[in-house]
Parts: sequence; C-alpha cells; structure tokens
Amino acid sequence: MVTVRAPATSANLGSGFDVFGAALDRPADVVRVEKAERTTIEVTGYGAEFIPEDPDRNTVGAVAEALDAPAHIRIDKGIRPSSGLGSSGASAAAAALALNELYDRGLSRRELVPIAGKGEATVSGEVHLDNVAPALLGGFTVATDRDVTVVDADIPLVACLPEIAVSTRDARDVVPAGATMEQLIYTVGRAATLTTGMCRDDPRLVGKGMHDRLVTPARADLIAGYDGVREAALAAGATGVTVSGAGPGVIAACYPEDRQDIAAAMVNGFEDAGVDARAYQTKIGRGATLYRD
Ligand SMILES: Nc1ncnc2c1ncn2[C@@H]1O[C@H](COP(=O)(O)OP(=O)(O)O)[C@@H](O)[C@H]1O
Ligand SMILES: N[C@@H](CCOP(=O)(O)O)C(=O)O
Repeated sequence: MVTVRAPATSANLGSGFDVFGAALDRPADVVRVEKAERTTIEVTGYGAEFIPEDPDRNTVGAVAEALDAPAHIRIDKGIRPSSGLGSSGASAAAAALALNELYDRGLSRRELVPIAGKGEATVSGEVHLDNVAPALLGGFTVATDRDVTVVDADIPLVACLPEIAVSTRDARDVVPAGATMEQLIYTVGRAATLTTGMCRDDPRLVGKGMHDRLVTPARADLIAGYDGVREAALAAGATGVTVSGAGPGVIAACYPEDRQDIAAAMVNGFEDAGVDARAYQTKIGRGATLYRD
C-alpha cells in the first residue's frame, strides 16, 4: 500500500490566472492506493458526501487510467470540495504520485503534473495545471503548457473558506473573453511584482502583486461578502487579498505577526454578510509527501 498526503493549493493569486499557484502548509488530502483488477474509489472526510466515487467522475479515476494503474483508491478529504483551495487537484496529484510508486512507473514529479492535470480537467472542463503543479512540487509555481518553474518561497498566508460552494466550472464561465492593452500592461506589472516578491520572500511585494482588475472582479461577484472581507483583512494588516482559485475561498498575504488578526477579521467579515466561514493560518509549504507501508 502507498499513502500520499497532498496539500491544498491556492491558484491564480490574483494576477496569474491559470499560471500561478502556491502549495499551502495546511489543510491536505490523504490518498491510499492498493493494486486491484479495476479501479474503485472510496471517499471519506470533509465534504465526502458531495464527491462522486465513480472513477469517471472523480479526479483520481482519470489519473489511474492515464498511468494504466488500476487500484482501490481511498481518499480522506481534508480539503473541502468546491472551495478554491484546489481540493479536486490535491486528490489528483496525490493519486498520481501514489500510483506512480505503486506500479513503479518511474515518472518524475514534473512528469506527473500533466497526468494529474488530466484528472483535474474531468471536473473543471479544461486543463489547468496551477493547482496540481504546486500540489506535486511545492512552493510557488509558474505553470505554463510547456514547463513549470518553482520558487521555494516562504510567505505567510491566511486562507478563509466561507460556507458557500462555487464550482470551478461555473466560475470559469464568468472569466472575460478578452482584455484591453491597458489591462494587459497592468496585469503584467502586478504579476512581475508578485514573482519578484516570491523570489525575495517579501510579503509586501507579493501582496501588492496580487491585485488584479481582469478576472477577480467578475469572480468576486459570486462570493457573498467578498468586498467587506477584503477590506477587513487589509485593515488588519494583510499586504494583499484576492480570490483563491476560482473561489469562494479568499487568500491574504501578510507578515507572520498579523496572521491571527487577519484570520479573525476575515471570519468576522463573512459573518457580517451572514456567511459562516473558517480561516486557516498557513504559509507556502511543501509538495505532496509519499509514505510506503
Ligand atoms: N477527489 C475529488 N476531490 C474533490 N472534489 C472532487 C473530486 N473528484 C471529483 N470532484 C468534484 O469536483 C468538484 C470540485 O472541484 P472544483 O470545482 O475544481 O473545486 P476545488 O477548488 O475544490 O478543486 C466537485 O463537484 C466535486 O464533486
Ligand atoms: N485557474 C483555475 C484555478 C481553479 O482553482 P480551484 O482551487 O478553484 O479549483 C481557475 O481560476 O479557474
């Protein structure tokens, strides 16, 4: 039996739609695999009642197929589905690493990124690697269709998860079809600022670079209370706040000493809008961890 813990991830980080991603220190999914004649899936944990066990509809099914690695796959969800914290991607990444080990496929973590991406595509409708890349490789990742660049950044974060669901598929429908030259210049400036901040472990630059005028405003409309939560987090010391992935999670960058106040401010901000929420005080963390029993 092989067991893998794969972390939650926050994709986009505002200015890096479908490209930037960060592994979070917590929460995480745990996936256990055993060889079997055909793939079967069992799901327990946070939000398990909303996750199909049919291999054609669970992200791990496509991964098992792509690796030609039929298995009994047990998923213990630590990351709520439809959260914006890369829940579906974490399971796919964990399954890719676990099945690669179980069947001695010999693929590197980088080679497993597009395979895990196939699993992610079964639920979001399109391939995007910005969750599975950090889930497998850790750190801050810049994922394009050709390559993934990893920065082992050390940035404190607060991820706040309201008790509402937004599916990635639906949130992709509100993404604008195009951009003006002015919007492109603004986005490139912010993305470059964020990347520089990651390379320097500088929360101020990372927060500044999270600001986005293109995709985030459309998605913020799907999250009850978003504007109030953002204002509250900034007032409590956050250096930047944006929608995590496709939402409804909201992510804030900060200095370590402000993390607790920011977490409380964000939860209160959602409460003011009549929405229950929980906050994770976290930081950029490592990629999936493999255990062989
Ligand atoms: N292993 C899995 N873990 C989480 N969600 C899954 C999994 N397999 C399929 N799903 C489905 O994927 C959807 C959630 O994925 P998505 O909308 O991308 O949100 P998230 O940000 O949580 O990844 C839900 O409809 C859920 O039922
Ligand atoms: N780039 C994707 C990321 C979706 O992340 P998730 O955590 O919400 O699955 C998008 O923005 O659609």
